[in-house]
Order: sequence, then C-alpha cells, then structure tokens
Amino acid sequence: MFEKSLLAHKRILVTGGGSGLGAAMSHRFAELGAELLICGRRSATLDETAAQLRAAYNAKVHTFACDIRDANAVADMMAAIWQDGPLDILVNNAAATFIAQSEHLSARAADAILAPTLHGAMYCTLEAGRRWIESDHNGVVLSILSTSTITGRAFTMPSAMAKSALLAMTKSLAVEWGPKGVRLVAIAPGPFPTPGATGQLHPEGRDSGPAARNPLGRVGEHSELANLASFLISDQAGYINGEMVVQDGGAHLRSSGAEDLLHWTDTQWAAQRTARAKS
Ligand SMILES: CCC/C=C/C(=O)SCCNC(=O)CCNC(=O)[C@H](O)C(C)(C)COP(=O)([O-])OP(=O)([O-])OC[C@H]1O[C@@H](n2cnc3c(N)ncnc32)[C@H](O)[C@@H]1OP(=O)([O-])[O-]
Ligand SMILES: NC(=O)C1=CN([C@@H]2O[C@H](COP(=O)(O)OP(=O)(O)OC[C@H]3O[C@@H](n4cnc5c(N)ncnc54)[C@H](OP(=O)(O)O)[C@@H]3O)[C@@H](O)[C@H]2O)C=CC1
Repeated sequence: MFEKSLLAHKRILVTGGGSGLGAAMSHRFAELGAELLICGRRSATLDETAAQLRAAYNAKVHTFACDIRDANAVADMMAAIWQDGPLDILVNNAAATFIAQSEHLSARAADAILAPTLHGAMYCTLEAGRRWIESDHNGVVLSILSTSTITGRAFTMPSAMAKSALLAMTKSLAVEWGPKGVRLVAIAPGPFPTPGATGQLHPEGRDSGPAARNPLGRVGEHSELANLASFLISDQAGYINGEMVVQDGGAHLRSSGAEDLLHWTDTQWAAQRTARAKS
C-alpha cells in the first residue's frame, strides 16, 4: 500500500519497541526502509526483536535498555542517539496500565502508571524536541494514546488521565513547535490484543471481550495500526499536525469499553486483588 522507500533514511525511536504494538510498528517501519532505535527495560526482549528486524529487512537497528520513568536515563539515551546523527521521528509507545477500582489505588499504584505513560513520554518528547529545535532539524512525534482521551475510562483512571494529558501535549506543542519544524500527531487505538494489554486489562472473569462489543465484530490487526503509524510519521502526512486519529472499529462511539466491569461484584474485585498479590 506504500512506496517501499516511504521511510528510507528516517531514524526512528520507538519506545517499548521490543514487544507488542511497538514491535509491530518497528517491523513495518523497517520494512519501509527506516533505521530503528528501540528502547525498553528488558534487554533480552529488545535484542530478540532487533535480531528479527535485521534478519527480515537487513535493517540498521540499535537497542537501548532505558527506563523512561528516569529523566536522566532518557537524557543519556537521547545523547547517545544523537552521537550518530539526529533522530527524525519519536514514537511514544511505551506505557503501563492495569484495571483496579480507583478507591483502592494507592499513591504508588497510581504513580506506577503515570510515571512511564505520562512522564516518560513527556521526557522523551522534550529531550528530542529541544535537540531538533537547537539544530534546526525537522522532527515528528507520534504518541500512541487511547480512546479514553475521548470517553474517559472507568477502572483505568490513571491511564485515561495520562493519555489525555499526552493529547494536550500533542495539541499544545503542535502550535508551539510547528513553526520550528516539529510536527506532533497521535493515534487512539481501540482493542489490539497484545500479551501486555491482555494480561493487564483482561483477567479471567471479564466478559467475552472487546471483539463482541465492537461494531465491526472484531479487534484490530497489528498491521492496521502499523500502517496508520507509517503514514502519519511519513512526509506524506506533512500537513497533519496536532491531530489524533481514532482506530477502533467505531467502538468508542458505542461505549467506553469497560461497562462490563460495573457489574463485577465486590467478591470478584477482591479475587482480582488477591490474584494480583499472589502473582
Ligand atoms: C485503557 C486502554 C489504553 C491503555 C492500554 C495499555 O496501556 S496496554 C499496555 C499494558 N502494558 C503494561 O502495563 C506493561 C508495563 N507494565 C508494568 O511495567 C507493570 O505491570 C506496572 C508498572 C504497571 C506495575 O508494576 P509492578 O507490579 O512491578 O508494580 P510495583 O511493584 O512497582 O508496584 C507499584 C504499585 O502498584 C500496585 N499495583 C501493581 N499492579 C497492580 C494491579 N494489577 N492492581 C492494583 N495495584 C497494582 C502495587 O501494589 C504497588 O502499590 P503499593 O502496594 O506499593 O501501594
Ligand atoms: N494493545 C491495546 O489494545 C492498546 C494499546 N494502547 C497503547 O499502545 C501502546 C502499546 O501497548 P501494548 O503493545 O499493548 O503494550 P505492551 O505491554 O506489550 O508494551 C509496552 C511496552 O512498553 C515498554 N515499557 C513499559 N514501561 C516502560 C518503562 N518504564 N521504560 C521503558 N519502556 C517501558 C515495555 O517494555 P519493557 O517491559 O521491557 O520495559 C513494552 O515493550 C501503549 O501506549 C498502550 O497504552 C492503547 C490502546 C489499546
């Protein structure tokens, strides 16, 4: 669907690029000619994905074991990246969430979600943006958000807060940094099952799942998200700035996606907390 060289000569950092949707996007970007830089906390996962990208597309790939909750670690990673030349595109993909009754969230639990999802993405954006502006180099920031930015999301309140704040960042910087050559865009995915999302959001005991509730009767394919991301970060989308594209089969128009949890009993929630404590 795209020219094979759509992303040729682009250096792209995908946070959380070792697994899930981050890995799916990295595969598509590499296939379209990009040089990939992927970061996450688990080196082994990053190395495995990097090896796959090199074998499949002969791609140039660099890995960075970096916890984006740590602003100094993000600054060090960006400095290391820039030593080999400027980055062209940042994809804010790394995030964390879990379902919980908000009245049971401790401050530490809420921060465990806000720290990587909001602060980590903001640190990455500020570090990349400042370097682009200082060197007069054009840049693109794509943030992977959620339809919770539109509907809110019961039982994942900190994630909904973080994603909504990143949408505010996208819109704010689109105006502030647009004149300086930096473009910001976002995607709000609906359900795209990954081991991470399924493990955190769909424990046993939830209803039959997001496919049944979706107007299109199915969940998203990773290739669909990767294709949309490829377009949005490419020069072909050069006049799209400050926008979030929803890709959810129309699900958010029907519901916020968590209504089934309203019917969980206190016993089910207690079992969920116990299961979590045991794991
Ligand atoms: C909505 C759609 C959009 C978004 C989709 C996605 O993001 S999909 C992507 C999804 N992918 C990912 O999320 C991948 C990344 N996920 C992660 O890195 C981790 O799972 C984590 C950071 C979320 C939790 O890390 P960890 O378990 O090492 O946590 P920790 O030891 O650092 O404890 C910190 C505090 O949090 C508490 N707490 C923790 N879990 C639960 C829970 N289930 N229940 C209740 N509470 C929980 C824990 O008890 C502690 O509080 P306390 O007791 O001290 O007051
Ligand atoms: N899958 C879905 O249905 C949906 C996903 N999304 C969004 O899509 C994105 C990807 O989700 P998905 O692929 O499902 O999730 P995964 O759990 O599979 O991936 C999360 C990635 O983020 C990395 N990560 C987490 N915390 C940190 C950290 N502190 N520092 C650096 N890297 C970190 C993880 O690597 P490591 O553990 O090695 O650090 C992992 O590679 C997220 O932003 C999510 O909110 C939005 C709506 C729906």
